[in-house]
Amino acid sequence: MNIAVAGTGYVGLVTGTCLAEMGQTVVCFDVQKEKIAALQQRRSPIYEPGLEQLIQKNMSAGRLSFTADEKKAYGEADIVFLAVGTPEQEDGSANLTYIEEAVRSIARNMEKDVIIVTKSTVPVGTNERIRQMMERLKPPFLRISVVSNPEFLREGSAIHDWFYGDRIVIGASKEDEEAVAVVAKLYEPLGIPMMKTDLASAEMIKYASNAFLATKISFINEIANICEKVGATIDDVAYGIGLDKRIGPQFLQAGIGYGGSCFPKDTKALVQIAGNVQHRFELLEAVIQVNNKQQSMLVEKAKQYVGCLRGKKIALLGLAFKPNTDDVREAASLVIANQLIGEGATVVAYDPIAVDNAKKHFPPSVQYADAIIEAIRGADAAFIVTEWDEIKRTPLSVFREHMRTPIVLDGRNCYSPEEARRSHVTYISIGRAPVLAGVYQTE
Ligand SMILES: NC(=O)C1=CN([C@@H]2O[C@H](COP(=O)(O)OP(=O)(O)OC[C@H]3O[C@@H](n4cnc5c(N)ncnc54)[C@H](O)[C@@H]3O)[C@@H](O)[C@H]2O)C=CC1
Ligand SMILES: O=C(O)[C@H]1O[C@H](OP(=O)(O)OP(=O)(O)OC[C@H]2O[C@@H](n3ccc(=O)[nH]c3=O)[C@H](O)[C@@H]2O)[C@H](O)[C@@H](O)[C@@H]1O
Repeated sequence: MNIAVAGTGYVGLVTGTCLAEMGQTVVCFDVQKEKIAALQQRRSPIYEPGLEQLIQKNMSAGRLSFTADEKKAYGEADIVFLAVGTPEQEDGSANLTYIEEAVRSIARNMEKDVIIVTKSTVPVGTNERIRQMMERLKPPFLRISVVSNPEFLREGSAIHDWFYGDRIVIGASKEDEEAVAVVAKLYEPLGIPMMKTDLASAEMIKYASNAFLATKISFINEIANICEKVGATIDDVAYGIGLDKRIGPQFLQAGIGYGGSCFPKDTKALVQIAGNVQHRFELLEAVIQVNNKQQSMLVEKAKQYVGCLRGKKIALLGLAFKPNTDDVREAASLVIANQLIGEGATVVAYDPIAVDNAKKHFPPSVQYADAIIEAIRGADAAFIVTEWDEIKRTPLSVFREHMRTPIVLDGRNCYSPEEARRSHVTYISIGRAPVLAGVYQTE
């Protein structure tokens, strides 16, 4: 069985590499020639723990290769996994241009019957449109099947999620039952529960999953905001509600909101999908609004506890949208950096991995430090935006030693208020009472 993967981003590269690790022969194609060149040199163009080693292992074993030549990618393929981007457009709907380009390219180059497996997150009805496009464009003597197989991996733990995911969803129409069996057989060795359904339901499961997780986050953030006002502590409240098995403890970490390439875009896309069938998804609209507000929370708090930010040095710790990734797409750090620069502050940022990506998106006046201590030295306030282990392991006493005024605004609740009290640091976190070390000023 020859497998091709279209797109070598976070999903495509993990899919191709993990399928090779499972013994399949895989060729990955991307339109970005520099990505392919790096991969051919056995270097991963993205940071994902464990991925580069797995790429190298499977290239050496001759199971995994990379090409920028679409004929080489698709000519011999029995199965093509579509893992190209589906970014949001200005109105929030998903941009399907890359999907369409990939479909045209497959149709142009296929020399065998082919099963197209869509891993990209696509609006309901897209797989049916892929089928229609393929039927129109493919060589007449060849057959195509279309299977929806949404991906649920998380960046930062993508390889673990591939091998130990909660479920595999395979959607297809009745006429493609044979293709469903082929795809199911590929996944069988993983022993992960598999559900088979129709195309539209598979597409909807992906959006509904991300929307539900985003809802949990906005919900707990609103509870945290209320906790601050009524004197409750979000840590205890989240723990207490998470003990109810019907609610569960996961995705109840309050903070400065969700970012990343998926929750923000997929929630907006689902609002659009609903709107297209004259359904106003009011709950999800509120989830999005709460998240937007939450991302500005630290700057609001900084104004309260630091005073006027003009001319102040602010350390921005953590730029990736979550730990263990270099991805800064829709990261809260980007919103915060822009707001701080807008307030006239000097921003010195630190991230262990994501600086190169950040530089492409952040305001040019942001400065970058090579170490946490360098970022916080002489600072008037430090913002903790991403809960990297390296940041969490830095005791608050270190902030006290190196900052001009030790005011730490923690958007991820990395420290306990007790540690802040012991370290004589003014510590402002989310959903908890502020710890005031007597150094804050309000102007
Ligand atoms: N990043 C994530 O954690 C997850 C992403 N998804 C979905 O998977 C899809 C891909 O996401 P990412 O991997 O994050 O995107 P990405 O932006 O990291 O990678 C997409 C890749 O597709 C390539 N590409 C664009 N047009 C192409 C074409 N015609 N042929 C071949 N390659 C082409 C791009 O050059 C890029 O390298 C999206 O629909 C996303 O919503 C789903 C689950 C998890
Ligand atoms: O469709 C996708 O792309 C993926 O989106 C998310 O994965 P990911 O965005 O990689 O990362 P998450 O761990 O879900 O975190 C997303 C954001 O939510 C925030 N978050 C997460 C959990 C939480 O309790 N609180 C919270 O604020 C994180 O800081 C981060 O900014 C989903 O978890 C995956 O299942 C899905 O496949």
